[in-house]
Amino acid sequence: MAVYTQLSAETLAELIAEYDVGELVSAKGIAEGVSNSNWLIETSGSAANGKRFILTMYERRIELEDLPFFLDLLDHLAAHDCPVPRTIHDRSGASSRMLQGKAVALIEFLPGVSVDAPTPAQARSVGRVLAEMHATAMGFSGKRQNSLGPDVSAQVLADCPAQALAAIDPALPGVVEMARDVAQRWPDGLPRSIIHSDLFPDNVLMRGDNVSALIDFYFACNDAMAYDLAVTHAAWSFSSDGRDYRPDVGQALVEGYESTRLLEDDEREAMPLLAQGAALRFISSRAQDWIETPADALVTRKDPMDFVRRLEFYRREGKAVFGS
Ligand SMILES: Nc1ncnc2c1ncn2[C@@H]1O[C@H](COP(=O)(O)OP(=O)(O)O)[C@@H](O)[C@H]1O
Ligand SMILES: N[C@@H](CCOP(=O)(O)O)C(=O)O
Repeated sequence: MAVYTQLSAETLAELIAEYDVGELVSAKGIAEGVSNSNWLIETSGSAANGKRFILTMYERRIELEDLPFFLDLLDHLAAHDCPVPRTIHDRSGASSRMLQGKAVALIEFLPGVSVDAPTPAQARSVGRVLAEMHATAMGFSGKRQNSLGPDVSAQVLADCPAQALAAIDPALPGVVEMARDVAQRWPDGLPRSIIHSDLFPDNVLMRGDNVSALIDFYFACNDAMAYDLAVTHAAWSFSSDGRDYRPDVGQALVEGYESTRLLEDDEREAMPLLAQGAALRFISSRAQDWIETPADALVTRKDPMDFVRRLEFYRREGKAVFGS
């Protein structure tokens, strides 16, 4: 459950009155997600903006100065027919506001469901839409560095006390050295665009086999497109605990991507290492969250070991999986 901040009905009604969306009818806290507080907002509606919205209060891992990048990116992609929610601007034209010392934004609600066990057909659609998003994002002028690249992941893990890592799982301290090794061998010069970098099944809404929305762009940054494909591969192609690789899903995802943009030789060659880096990115943030999240927080902690199993898989099988 991720609602870190309680907002009264009066506060929400005052906030919603700042937008041209009609009056607040209902607000329900959304259980999914771990980073931000989210509410499903229903209003009496307006011709321009409709009746259903998502209100997000930015809580963790987001720098305020990055918000215009994330929100303008959504507007750029939506304006170019990518399936992403557009932002609703307040009456002064701003896409974010401050409330009780934290930034909030209202965005369009898009229909669809997140799948738990994707089919190959769904993975194919996601791959295709990811490549289309990369192409469209090339026209966006905003810039943001990846704040969770391989060096940072390696450092985050190295900064976790070894005992705290071992308390999560005795195998976890051994990953610190692997993270350093991957960071040292990280490839330069792969083709770049703006990447989503967290495209897990819970950040994609689907209707049947089709993608209805990509959401949660709050880790988006300028980086290698093949790394984004590697993150998506790690997130979609395994059972959630990472024990079982699902080759039909992994293959369909890459084929879907390549139906829009063929990987270059150096990208294909780099995929096994990029996938290890992707696994390490989530091992490190999950381990840090596991250690730092207060026991009474209304949030379900995610197990870093789910991605240690993926890391081991990519070290062992990466070349065979990606044909590199
Ligand atoms: N634009 C949207 N349309 C419909 N549902 C959304 C939208 N944005 C978020 N949600 C819902 O809210 C949940 C949490 O949103 P998300 O942005 O992923 O939060 P977090 O950053 O905390 O992970 C999603 O899993 C989805 O159910
Ligand atoms: N996808 C990440 C968690 C990122 O958190 P989110 O709530 O912003 O999606 C993981 O699975 O570790």
